[in-house]
Amino acid sequence: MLNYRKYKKVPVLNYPEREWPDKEIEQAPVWCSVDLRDGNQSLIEPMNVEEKMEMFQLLLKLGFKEIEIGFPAASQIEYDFLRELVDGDMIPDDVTVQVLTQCREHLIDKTFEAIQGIKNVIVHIYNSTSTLQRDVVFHMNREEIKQIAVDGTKMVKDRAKDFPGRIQLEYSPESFTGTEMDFAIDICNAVQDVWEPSGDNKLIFNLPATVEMNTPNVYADQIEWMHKHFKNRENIILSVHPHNDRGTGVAATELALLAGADRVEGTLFGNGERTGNVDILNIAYNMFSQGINPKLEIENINEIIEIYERCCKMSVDMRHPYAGKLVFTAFSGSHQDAINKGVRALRERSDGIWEVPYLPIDPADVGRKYEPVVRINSQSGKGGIAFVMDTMYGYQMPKAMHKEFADVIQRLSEVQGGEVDPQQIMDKFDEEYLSKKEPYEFIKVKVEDLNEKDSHIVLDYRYNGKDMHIEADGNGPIDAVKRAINSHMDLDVCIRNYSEHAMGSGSHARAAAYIQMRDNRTEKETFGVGVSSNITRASIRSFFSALNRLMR
Ligand SMILES: CC(=O)SCCNC(=O)CCNC(=O)[C@H](O)C(C)(C)COP(=O)(O)OP(=O)(O)OC[C@H]1O[C@@H](n2cnc3c(N)ncnc32)[C@H](O)[C@@H]1OP(=O)(O)O
Ligand SMILES: CC(C)C(=O)C(=O)O
Ligand SMILES: [Mg+2]
Repeated sequence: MLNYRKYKKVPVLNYPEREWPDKEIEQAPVWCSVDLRDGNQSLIEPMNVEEKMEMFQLLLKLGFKEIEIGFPAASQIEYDFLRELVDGDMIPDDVTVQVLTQCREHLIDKTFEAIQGIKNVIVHIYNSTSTLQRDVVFHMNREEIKQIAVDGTKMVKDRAKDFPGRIQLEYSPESFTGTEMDFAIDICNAVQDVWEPSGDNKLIFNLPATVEMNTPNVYADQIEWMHKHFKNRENIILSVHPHNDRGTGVAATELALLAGADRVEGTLFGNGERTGNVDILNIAYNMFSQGINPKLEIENINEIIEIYERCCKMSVDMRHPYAGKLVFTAFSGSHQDAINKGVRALRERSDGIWEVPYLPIDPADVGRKYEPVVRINSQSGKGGIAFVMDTMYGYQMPKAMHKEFADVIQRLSEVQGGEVDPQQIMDKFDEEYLSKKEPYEFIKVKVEDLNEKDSHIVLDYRYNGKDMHIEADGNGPIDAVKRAINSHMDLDVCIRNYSEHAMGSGSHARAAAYIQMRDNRTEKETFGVGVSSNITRASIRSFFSALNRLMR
């Protein structure tokens, strides 16, 4: 048995005044990508300068206006990358790069050396503030820990005086989620006293869930409490930096936005330390799916995945929200049936609003238009198979026929095991309905209209390879063919249902016809399908298709 007694509950904030549960997300926050810093520092093989450059270009393309590009005082690669950005004039005027450093003088000096020449920069300092880290890492009391933050702020302020560009300060009480709220506000206020932010140069307080320690509502309480207790809130940008240790980073961030956060730091696909930083794309697509402009250019998920996987040498899971290979795919029968009906209803409604069961967004909106939303295996049903035949091959089978053909595919999937791909489904359709020529094979027909409703036909066909020729009258061409065959071959078949539709348009347009036929002697029933550029030929082919299936 797991030794759960080894762990204790993390104390929660007593905060009954909370207002966030009644709020709704109404707009996108300021996004800050930390892919090139937090994301990078956690990779097995951190990015080289070229990879960082490619990732930086991607982040620009996605519309990030704040990008933490690294920890330039930490290593030569980090330093060189920043210098390449600056010397190559690669930072657009509307983009602010951010650099991280500990509150240590030689690191701050090195950071300032690295940022020379940048027009707009966020210098991000941090120190750990939690009870645990104060005790076991720093062996310091609250005042000593606060002094690290105050000294770091002073050092940045001092160097900022002579800096030609614009410097914004970001301060993170690292391990915030394990910090007592009164201490967190005390240390932030002390930093604010030194920095003296204004409405024109706001101070970013970044409150990280360095380690996610509790349910998302607890983080939201902490964020709202800070939001309400900051002095000069108007001069503060409240940023959050959630990690995902409990797997609820996205939820925690969304609740933090309700609780007053203005800004979110995170990464693409949630890369980052341990279980990762919060996945910015996930939150942005969540907003998009609620009709909120996420203020990121994220319509091509495939390109984002491709660059991310190459630069980070990580892979996006098949079930990853919005991005995974399988997230817009239904295998199971009832889901497929609902999607099939939902897509049809959507087409008929055409009011521009997406509402399809099991598909929270239109896959085409994120560049996933070539992937099948329905895939067939032994869990699938008739609705899914009808959907594949309609959307991929243009056959709108009559509803009564769905079960008959689904049974054929179900047998196939059981025999072969695993997935039946769309081409196999089409091949089976062809084999079962379109290309059956035994024992009856339709050759040609000549139709003459006798009056408004009666037709005379001259029919050529083969029976077991033998040429046959017959003439008959009937109530339309199909009825005439039925009468001809019944009398010629001593049969008693009747037509129960008939339908047809056009396939394609213009000079390549064809007609598909479906006949439901009954053998009155055996009481067997089946469907037949015929396709031709000529509607009469299509219907007579469907007659012969059904006849062959009845006679087998
Ligand atoms: C939650 C986060 O993601 S924080 C960001 C973490 N990212 C990284 O650490 C990546 C880059 N870091 C590095 O390359 C290295 O840590 C460096 C170059 C910055 C510093 O390296 P070093 O000085 O060799 O080692 P290290 O980071 O272990 O420093 C530990 C010392 O710094 C102190 N320290 C740690 N963090 C801070 C801080 N934020 N402010 C001030 N002092 C700090 C520690 O108390 C310790 O002091 P001690 O030597 O008196 O015990
Ligand atoms: C540097 C800080 C913000 C950090 O990455 C964290 O606390 O997770
Ligand atoms: Mg982090």
